[in-house]
Amino acid sequence: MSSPSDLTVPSPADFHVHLRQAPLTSLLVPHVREGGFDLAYVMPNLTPPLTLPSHTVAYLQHLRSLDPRTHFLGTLYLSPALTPRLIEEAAQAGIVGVKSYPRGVTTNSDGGIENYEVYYEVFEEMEKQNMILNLHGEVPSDHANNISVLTAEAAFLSHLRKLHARFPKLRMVLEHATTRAAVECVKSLGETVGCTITPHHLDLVVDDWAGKPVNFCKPVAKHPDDRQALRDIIKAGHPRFFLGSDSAPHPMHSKLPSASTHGASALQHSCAAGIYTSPILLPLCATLLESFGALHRLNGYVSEFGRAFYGFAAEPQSGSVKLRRTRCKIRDSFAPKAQEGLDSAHKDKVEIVPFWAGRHLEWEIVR
Ligand SMILES: O=C1C[C@@H](C(=O)O)NC(=O)N1
Repeated sequence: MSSPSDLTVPSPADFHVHLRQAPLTSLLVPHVREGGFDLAYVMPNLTPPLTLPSHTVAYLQHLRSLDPRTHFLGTLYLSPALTPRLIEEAAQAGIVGVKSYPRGVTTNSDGGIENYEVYYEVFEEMEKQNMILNLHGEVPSDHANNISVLTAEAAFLSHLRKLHARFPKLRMVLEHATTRAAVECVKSLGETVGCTITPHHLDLVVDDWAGKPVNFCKPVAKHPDDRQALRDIIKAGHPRFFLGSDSAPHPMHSKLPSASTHGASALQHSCAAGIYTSPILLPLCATLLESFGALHRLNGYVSEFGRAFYGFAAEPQSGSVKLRRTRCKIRDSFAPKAQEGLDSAHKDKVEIVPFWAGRHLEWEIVR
């Protein structure tokens, strides 16, 4: 097959993105469009998390004020504060889904859940309201039972099966799958179970993050055979597997201990989990899919399948994005303009290093 020099991608949609809080949000929001996307399904793990419909509504208003042209969709953070009545209120306010974070497994998940059954009434109401349950699919580490970051996703899958059996009509999404076991599990379940796959998990394996904090994210990238299963399902064009980038920026100082952090405090430093892909997202997806022979599945992966699962057809006015084959280098970092003159210690607090910093993409967006 000859390799194309141009591509047209209809209305790319990112069904899992983190846009954070001040001072980062105003830097991050324009990057959604810069990366080629006009729909962003935004995660609620802020500090404090978005546990009430009024929180999410206010956050969405803020995002829309920063970029009225991007379609932002909102989520609620599953917590004991949530009741069936609040689910009804959320649905009326246009909030699309509820995100479940098991306690302690990732960024701002201290208030996350430990037991799904206590939320069955909430899930019942979500099913009625046609809302989506977004699942961070890991269980907390439990060394007595051989559960670590490497086995946490596989150990979660029994919860997914049980939830789907109990709520077969509730649409749920297993977020950022990383294992062959997860792919097989989702395939075996019904039409109401979808699965997002991030571009970084199509690229990384364990060796790429062990000792390299910039590539550390949750769930961690797994073994080459797991990555192969992710690539194969995207290459097969399975309509329930689609893009959620989990673009999750963290300032450099929380990913990499700076030279100014000495002694015990440097040793105590734990690396923030998250990989930043928003500003390069569409060219990155094209570059990666082409690298494993799946470029013909790009439109399904970044647009059609997720939009169909969520029921957000492309709006007539939202245009397609054109890509042109050109090698271009990814920036080393991003920082708010107002901060560019800061000294390096202060800049560290707002400067974000993107995925593949300094490496090359094979595609660029035609502007
Ligand atoms: O689930 C998540 C959350 C995210 C974040 O930083 O918010 N970072 C991750 O790596 N995974």
